Amino acid sequence: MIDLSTLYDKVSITSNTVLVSTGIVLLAILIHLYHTYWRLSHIPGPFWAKITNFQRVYWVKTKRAHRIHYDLHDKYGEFVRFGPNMVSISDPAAIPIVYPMRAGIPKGLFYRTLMPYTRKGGALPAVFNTRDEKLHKQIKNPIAPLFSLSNVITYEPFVDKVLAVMFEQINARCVKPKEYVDFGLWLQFFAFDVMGTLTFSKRYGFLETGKDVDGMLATIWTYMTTAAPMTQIPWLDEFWYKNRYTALLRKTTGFSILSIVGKFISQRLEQVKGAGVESEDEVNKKDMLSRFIHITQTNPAVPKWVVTAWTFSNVIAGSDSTGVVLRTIWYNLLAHPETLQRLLDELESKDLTRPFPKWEEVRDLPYLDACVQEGVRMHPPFCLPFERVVPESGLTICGRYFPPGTVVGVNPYVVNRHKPTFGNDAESWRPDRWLGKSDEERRRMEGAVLTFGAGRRICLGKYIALLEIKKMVPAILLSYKVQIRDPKEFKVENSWFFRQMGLIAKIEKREQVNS
Ligand code: HEM
Repeated sequence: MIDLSTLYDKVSITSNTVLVSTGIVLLAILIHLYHTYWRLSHIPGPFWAKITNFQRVYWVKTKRAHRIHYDLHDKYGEFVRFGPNMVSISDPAAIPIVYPMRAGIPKGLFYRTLMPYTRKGGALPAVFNTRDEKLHKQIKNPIAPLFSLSNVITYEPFVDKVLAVMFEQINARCVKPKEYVDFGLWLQFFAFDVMGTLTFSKRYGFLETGKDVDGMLATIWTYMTTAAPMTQIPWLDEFWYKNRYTALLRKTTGFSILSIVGKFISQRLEQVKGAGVESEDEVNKKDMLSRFIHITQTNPAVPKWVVTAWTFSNVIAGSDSTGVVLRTIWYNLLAHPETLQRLLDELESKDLTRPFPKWEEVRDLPYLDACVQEGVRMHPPFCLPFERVVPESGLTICGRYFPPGTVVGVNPYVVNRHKPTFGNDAESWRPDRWLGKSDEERRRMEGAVLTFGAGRRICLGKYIALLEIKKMVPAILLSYKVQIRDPKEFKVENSWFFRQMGLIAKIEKREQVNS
């Protein structure tokens, strides 16, 4: 027979145990939340951002995070708490402290979410996204000289080649009376095909076909819209996107660029198999892939897999980014015709090589440079705070102490609009703000623009991007008359990368064109 009193005792002991355990878990959560909240409680910010990262995930999901971040800094000041452990800073004086030349303030988990992942290969580290400072040094140092200002000129013939294809295609497809084309798309095609030519001597074929070949641009954008919210909450990315088991539930292919890069590298390795090592002079006339392979041949300490990492960094960090800056400059020139006319006057007053002016002729033209600086300032292609982790020693930034492990970052879109540095019209296009400045003022302004990053992890390809931009803008302007249909059609979205739509324009040949 069942002894009911013993049964009741057992049930009540079990329910008491459940109650006590639940209480302990809840208490632990409360203590954790309080500790998390309290740790950075001296930094102002929206309430929910102090206890959860989902608030900042939401901001990114709106595709307007750049504006939301700007408004938050307007409301709360130069230090704003964006997450339980994340503080955003808008004071340019913080740039050399958060992004110093020395090692010791590594990139945050934000960047791991941007690593392409395959079940077989795991997450691929590249120069851009690796957080491991030793690995970064190991894979960046051998290629750094290829990206120097003095070496940039060796890439000029590749840019000229793509300009020639672009002119051919514009003449054939775009120069039609009264017909408008998506000029913004052509600028993006140009930026991608330059990077393909420069890296592998192969164009993806965007310009030739006038189309998004194999939906590659669309794939990259889908990847960005998926990855961008994850950058704000890396544990979720680790669980869902960087996990061999959950990967089974989805079609995780890294993404198509990685497979294209892999294909081009294997083809090239096959071609050079058995051939001797070329001289430095010979290889410096060739594309970057040849130069990367040459580095691995002459430096046995460099692991072979880095050729993929270098090539991937080039393509992913260098194509869309240059496209965004080109579109920003063109949009603003077209929407402010008086600035376009001034630039044209400057170009026509010089004896420039036609149809493609040479880098040496255009690199120091003052008004062209002012327009490029202003475009670079106004719409940085990467538009979320560049996150870094405070080291064991803690860090004092502009008078505020941050404990070890705190994630800090500056959003280039916000700091590039710092009114005490750029003036009350910092939201407007005004190339003149860069002219007539003393060396010191100019240095201060340039130091406050974070578009290319800063310090140890500054963009490696900055001079290559400037080569493309400073050659492409004058070449098109001197040969074609471009007229925007309606500046109001131009729209932007932010998913870590900026996306711009609606740069619709009419293109006519200028009379003196000799191409
Ligand atoms: C206007 C065009 C470009 C912009 C605005 C830009 C911007 C940036 C930024 C902001 C970073 C560092 C981000 C951070 O701190 O997390 C970066 C890194 C990098 N960029 Fe660019 N980039 C551009 C063009 C290029 C080009 C054309 C290339 C290649 C040819 C390139 C290659 C790289 C590489 C390899 C890194 C990683 C550097 C490192 O971590 O040491 N970029 N870029």
